[in-house]
Amino acid sequence: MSLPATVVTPPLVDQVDIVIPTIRSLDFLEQWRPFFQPYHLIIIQDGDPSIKIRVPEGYNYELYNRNDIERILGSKSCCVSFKDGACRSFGFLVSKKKYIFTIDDDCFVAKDPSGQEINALAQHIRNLVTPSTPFFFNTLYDPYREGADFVRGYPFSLREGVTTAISHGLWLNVPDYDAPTQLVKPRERNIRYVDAVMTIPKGTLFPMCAMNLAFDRELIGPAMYFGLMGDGQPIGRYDDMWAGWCAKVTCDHLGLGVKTGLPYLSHSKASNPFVNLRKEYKGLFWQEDLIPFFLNVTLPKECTTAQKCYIELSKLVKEKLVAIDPYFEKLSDAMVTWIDAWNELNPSTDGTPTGKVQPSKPK
Ligand SMILES: O=c1ccn([C@@H]2O[C@H](COP(=O)(O)OP(=O)(O)O[C@H]3O[C@@H](CO)[C@H](O)[C@H]3O)[C@@H](O)[C@H]2O)c(=O)[nH]1
Ligand SMILES: [Mn+2]
Repeated sequence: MSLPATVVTPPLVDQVDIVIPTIRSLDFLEQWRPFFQPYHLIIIQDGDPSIKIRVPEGYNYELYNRNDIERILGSKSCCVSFKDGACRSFGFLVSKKKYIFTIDDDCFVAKDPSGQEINALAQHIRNLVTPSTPFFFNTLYDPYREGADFVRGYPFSLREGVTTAISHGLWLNVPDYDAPTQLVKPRERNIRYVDAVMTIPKGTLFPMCAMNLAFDRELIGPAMYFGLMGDGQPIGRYDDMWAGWCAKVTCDHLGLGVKTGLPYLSHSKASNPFVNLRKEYKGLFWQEDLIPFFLNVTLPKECTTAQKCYIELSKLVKEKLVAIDPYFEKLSDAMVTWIDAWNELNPSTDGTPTGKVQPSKPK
């Protein structure tokens, strides 16, 4: 199927990997073809590795299943979740690109109020290549957007902004509600399109959802570990939340920005709220203690990279969170394993050899 003639030159096509965790089907890629086909995909096939999944024709991709993850990481594969969307972290590890866009396999192209199809990836790239304003809130939202600017009273000393590390997109149709909210509002759908991109202020946390998410892998990749979730773990569906809290305190410390808002996509699948409740209920309690922990984290000035911040965070997790549940000791150790795996697979600035990575043979 050829791309429509109207497709514009895909932005940063050699600097972006699209990471997709899947335990279902990749048919959703057919609808994204005009926007995604020029880009390279990294597909993380979760669940039974003997199942052959079909990747739609015409895409350039790497595909990794559980056998590949264990072959590549060896004993370090224990830090990659199994039977949870958190497995997508492995795609962040093996990518060699500057930017990552990650999307769930039940997310489709949305339309803006004018009826125009939204190129979510292009909007994320615009968000990432333009500065953020975490130190002073601009009431006209994104000042770098065409037709907007800083409002009166905005300090000129802060108008240069800071480099953006994360771009968090939103969803029309099925919103990302937790299980209790889904249970009491099973038919609620998000139909509100808010035409805005905002910087999340320094010192403020946010519930990062991985459905429609992009980030600068070189700046914040090491902090985007989705934790130990799913099979064999006491919690699930807090993978992206954990990564978001760790990444936000890291961005705040390093003076990097996090944006939320446009682009929208359309989320189609309402996962089963009863199953979700079983997976996430501990998180509903734990987060009441986790949020104050992250809000009070201070990192030493020697932490000048995401890796160093993350190792420091892993120590604080072991020191301060094990009282909540012994799980956090395991998670703290997994955070260190993750950084070891990251450093092993990614060239350090001094050119230390990189672990070679071979995906499964294309199906
Ligand atoms: O065992 C699994 C379960 C799922 N996946 C893949 O992960 C994403 C998200 O799965 P799903 O759409 O079922 O989850 P939602 O409840 O709709 O989404 C929220 O849960 C978060 C936790 O992952 C998710 O990011 C949120 O948006 C799909 O691509 C599944 O195929 C998996 O790989 N293994
Ligand atoms: Mn979903």
